[in-house]
Amino acid sequence: MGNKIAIIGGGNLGTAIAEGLISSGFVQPQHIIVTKRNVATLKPLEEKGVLISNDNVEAVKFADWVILAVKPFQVKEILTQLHPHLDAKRHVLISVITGVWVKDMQEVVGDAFTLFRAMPNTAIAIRESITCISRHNASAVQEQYVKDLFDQLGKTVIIEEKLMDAATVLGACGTAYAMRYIRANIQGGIEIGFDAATASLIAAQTVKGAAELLLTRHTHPEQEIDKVTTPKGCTIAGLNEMEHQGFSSSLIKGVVTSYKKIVNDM
Ligand SMILES: NC(=O)C1=CN([C@@H]2O[C@H](COP(=O)(O)OP(=O)(O)OC[C@H]3O[C@@H](n4cnc5c(N)ncnc54)[C@H](OP(=O)(O)O)[C@@H]3O)[C@@H](O)[C@H]2O)C=CC1
Ligand SMILES: O=C(O)[C@@H]1CCC=N1
Repeated sequence: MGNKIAIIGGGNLGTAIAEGLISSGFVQPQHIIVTKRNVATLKPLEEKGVLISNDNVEAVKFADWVILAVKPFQVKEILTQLHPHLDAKRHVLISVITGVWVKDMQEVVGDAFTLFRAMPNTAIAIRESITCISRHNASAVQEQYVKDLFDQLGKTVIIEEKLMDAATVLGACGTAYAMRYIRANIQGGIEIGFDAATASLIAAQTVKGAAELLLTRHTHPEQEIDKVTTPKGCTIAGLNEMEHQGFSSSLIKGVVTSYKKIVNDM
């Protein structure tokens, strides 16, 4: 089993995966090839030793593991182009594409291939992603390789494909939701006296610390909230006002709206 990796679609996510793989040392930069039509934006990766190309066929001839990271509407055309150059005994396909099902890919390449779907988020660039993975026709060795690959880039969880849309919302869209939460804190922080840079540092590190408490202690968020909320204190007063204004409800509605958007559009 070779270990050369092609990333077809070097956009936001494709380049983030490449950056994470390089900094983890999981694979040598010269064993990664990243493609897109306009390769100018891939220069920083090329400077790190990654191969870059605008030729997807060249990339799959080079690689054993083919990560598909293009927009959903592009995948059929690209797989049709690549199919004659793919070998089910050599190539394993890993799609990070939202809303494109294994059966959609099999319509183009047939059912002989090992296919994975993986749903990371952009924190993969700094090796702090959560990546939900589903597998199809995979051997134990192939599954372990893909899990090892994404374990280098954060945390992983193996899920059934039917949960992939939900994984997209919670894990991938979730990065944007978290950023908005932090941004709102920064805006509030400035209003109560901090300059923007200091407010940003305090807000981001506070969220990081809160997340680490849950990840290391495996507690429920409300247990940690109980430790912060002094009776008659300022925290509970603020929290209750947020809830009166629909804080949790608006987040849940946003999560469900994102989910419906994937399910209805794809
Ligand atoms: N961004 C995110 O947080 C996440 C995204 N995803 C999924 O990952 C996929 C990529 O998303 P994202 O990186 O944000 O999108 P981008 O638009 O940033 O990246 C897609 C890339 O594909 C390239 N591309 C287009 N056509 C071709 C082609 N024929 N051959 C090779 N490359 C091509 C484009 O470059 P060019 O135009 O130069 O060819 C572009 O850089 C999507 O399906 C998305 O749903 C999943 C999880 C998280
Ligand atoms: O917004 C999107 O459609 C993609 C999927 C997950 C993150 N970005």
